[in-house]
Amino acid sequence: MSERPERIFHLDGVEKHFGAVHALAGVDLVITAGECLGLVGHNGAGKSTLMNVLSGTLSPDRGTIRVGTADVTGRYGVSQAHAAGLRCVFQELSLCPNLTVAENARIMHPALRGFGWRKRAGAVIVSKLDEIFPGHGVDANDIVGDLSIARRQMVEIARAFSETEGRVKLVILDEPTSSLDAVVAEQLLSFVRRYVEGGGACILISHLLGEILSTCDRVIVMRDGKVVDARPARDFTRTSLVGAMGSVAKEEDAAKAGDFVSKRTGAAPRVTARPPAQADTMALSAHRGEVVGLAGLEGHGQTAMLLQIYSAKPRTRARAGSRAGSQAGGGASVDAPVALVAGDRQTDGVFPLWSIARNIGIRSIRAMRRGPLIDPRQENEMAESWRARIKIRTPDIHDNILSLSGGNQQKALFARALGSDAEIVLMDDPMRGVDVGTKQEVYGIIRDEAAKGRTFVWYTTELDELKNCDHVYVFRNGRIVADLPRDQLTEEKVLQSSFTEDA
Ligand SMILES: Nc1ncnc2c1ncn2[C@@H]1O[C@H](COP(=O)(O)OP(=O)(O)OP(=O)(O)O)[C@@H](O)[C@H]1O
Repeated sequence: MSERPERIFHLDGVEKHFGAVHALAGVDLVITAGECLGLVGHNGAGKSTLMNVLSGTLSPDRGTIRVGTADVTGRYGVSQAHAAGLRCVFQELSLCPNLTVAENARIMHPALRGFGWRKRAGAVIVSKLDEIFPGHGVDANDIVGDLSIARRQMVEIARAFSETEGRVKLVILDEPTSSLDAVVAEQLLSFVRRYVEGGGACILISHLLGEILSTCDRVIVMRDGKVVDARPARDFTRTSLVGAMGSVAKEEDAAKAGDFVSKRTGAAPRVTARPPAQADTMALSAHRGEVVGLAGLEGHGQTAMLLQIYSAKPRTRARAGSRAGSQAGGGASVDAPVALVAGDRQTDGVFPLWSIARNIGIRSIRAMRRGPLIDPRQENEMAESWRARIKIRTPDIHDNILSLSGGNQQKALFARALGSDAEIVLMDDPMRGVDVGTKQEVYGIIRDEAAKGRTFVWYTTELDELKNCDHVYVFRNGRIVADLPRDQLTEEKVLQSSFTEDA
């Protein structure tokens, strides 16, 4: 006879308001040992708020919280959640950038004290990294701020699963693969399966529905602060899941390879660039109206390439094409204003003290100037039009940017770049945390804007997104190793060039 699974946390009728926003409108949630629970929903549906209540960061306005069978309502907070074996990996990472990996491990594991704690903390974190992400390349003495966002995410995840004193029973993973490349993401998801099969529990929040369906035992769908569907994962398909979230599944919306018409008509490219480590003659070029993709494993020079282009001074059109393509070593040149959608919104994208409207308008401040001041009417109009266009969910665009959910903050960064006068838009894995419905809208906007003549250079860790590109450059070890127009683009070719070592 099979034993009844252990019920470890139980929320009942939970409600939470933020001013006028009813973020949770009576949610029930039961978590049992030995299962991976998927949590999906549009941006702003209430997923993070629910997880903040479960982890004791937020007190609910109403509802009960049980740990095991004990009712802890009114006396539940972060330390009670921690003592009950709950750990979290949230979208906005919590590591201290100026400390080492080992020192960050110590913060979560106070048991690692006394003589030699640094060495022991290093050993704990590195052995967990080895277990989850073999070949991770992280050293216990690395300063966290020097690590790529993917490696920081790996450390954060390994830290959550590490045990020193007290058992870990439930790990909440909020968009854990959003900055990991396909290979590392797969390492994590297979570890999660092993972990729950060994009796642990996980909650996986993701907008990548494929990974929800392949990894979770049960899926809960949230919409506007409520649970609208909850079933075993095997009872959902991608289409039914998208439907339950309130969006319409638009599958192959990207133009098909067979319809491909090159925009390289002999005119000079708008962007040319070569990584500093490039030893051969390969160079990146992006033309008017083109969407150019950067691919390859995370951290192989794609973000550095975007920053190199971003810091290039616009050249005059007469000299277009005369520089980087023919140069030895690195260099970049552009012939028009450039905007960047930053990859790490926490540190490089969002101005945390400003309103949503100011965050959107900042790149267009020159156009909105009236005398020495910014014209508030123009700032409002711009923000309101983008709020409607990509559905930024907020009761008021003058609210602080941090009142937005993670995905909605990301939409504001898109609005900043797309609403500006930049003819060249650089995007550093920009769809992180953006829901499926909005992604389709943004893909459509990118295609429309490219048809009007804008140029996009787009680094993505999602192989599927490369289908939106006219041309793809694959990076390995800081160099361009493959140059694929869309009619030659396949997932196998991208993966093969990402891995094959030079002869
Ligand atoms: N601190 C806050 N102040 C004001 N409003 C907030 C705050 N935190 C969340 N909200 C609002 O509550 C609602 C739910 O947000 P939440 O972050 O839970 O959504 P989510 O489902 O996690 O979205 P995403 O997929 O974008 O991460 C949103 O409308 C959001 O703007």
